[in-house]
Amino acid sequence: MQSRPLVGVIACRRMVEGHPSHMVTDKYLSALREYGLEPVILPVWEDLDASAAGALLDRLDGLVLTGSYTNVLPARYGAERAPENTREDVDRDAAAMAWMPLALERAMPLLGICRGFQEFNVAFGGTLYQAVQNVPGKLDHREPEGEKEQQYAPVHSIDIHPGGRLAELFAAPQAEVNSLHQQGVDQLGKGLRVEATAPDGLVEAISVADARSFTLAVQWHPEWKPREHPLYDAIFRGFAAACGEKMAAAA
Ligand SMILES: N[C@@H](CCC(=O)NCCCC(=O)O)C(=O)O
Repeated sequence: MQSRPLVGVIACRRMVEGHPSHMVTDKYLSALREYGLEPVILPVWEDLDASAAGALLDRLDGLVLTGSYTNVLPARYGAERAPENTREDVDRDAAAMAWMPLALERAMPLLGICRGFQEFNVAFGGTLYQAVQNVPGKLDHREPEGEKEQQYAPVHSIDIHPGGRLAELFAAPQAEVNSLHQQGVDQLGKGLRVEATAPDGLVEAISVADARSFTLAVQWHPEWKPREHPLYDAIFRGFAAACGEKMAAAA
């Protein structure tokens, strides 16, 4: 039986039925399975052991940093908390910031989505807007009221920057994406490449400029029905191919 690439998916700490839990919503996991990958939920603790984390990543063929309704702690990028910033997950922060350099050292394919995109930027020394809607000249990037189908529907275009990873995956210069975020990239982290921008200039996709493997982080949600959106489909195809190559190289 042909094994499938093992892809770690970072969890979020949430209370479930009154118990502290480690949680990933199904759409991330189902999207990975849809593209021939085997998702493994990775629990997160603030007091993680870096050497154990390295040993864990050695057994994986890729890593996904998912979205979350919580935010990266502003202190991690030297900011005061804005009044609009009401939710945090320090365990998730600690794991994401520890795992990213370890994954890059191992040339592991890395995919960041929404909060995961923001974690990329902070991990590389960048900063975040905490309430993009209050930034002069910026759009309101928060999800509309309504059912999930409406909230995850495409709402604005992105300009895909030529010559990067995203342009390599998807030939068209523009696409429509969904938008479910209040935070966004302010100062770009050092060593990151801008892969796409929104009509208001907000950075919407980044990659690690000198990465030895597939690295891509996007502010939108490509895990939402990827087969129905050619850009989302291209992202998962590219990530899955990279994870397959990683698995083959380790064989
Ligand atoms: N909290 C951050 C990031 C937004 C985000 O990741 N939303 C995800 C919604 C739930 C999901 O689809 O996983 C911000 O507000 O910018």
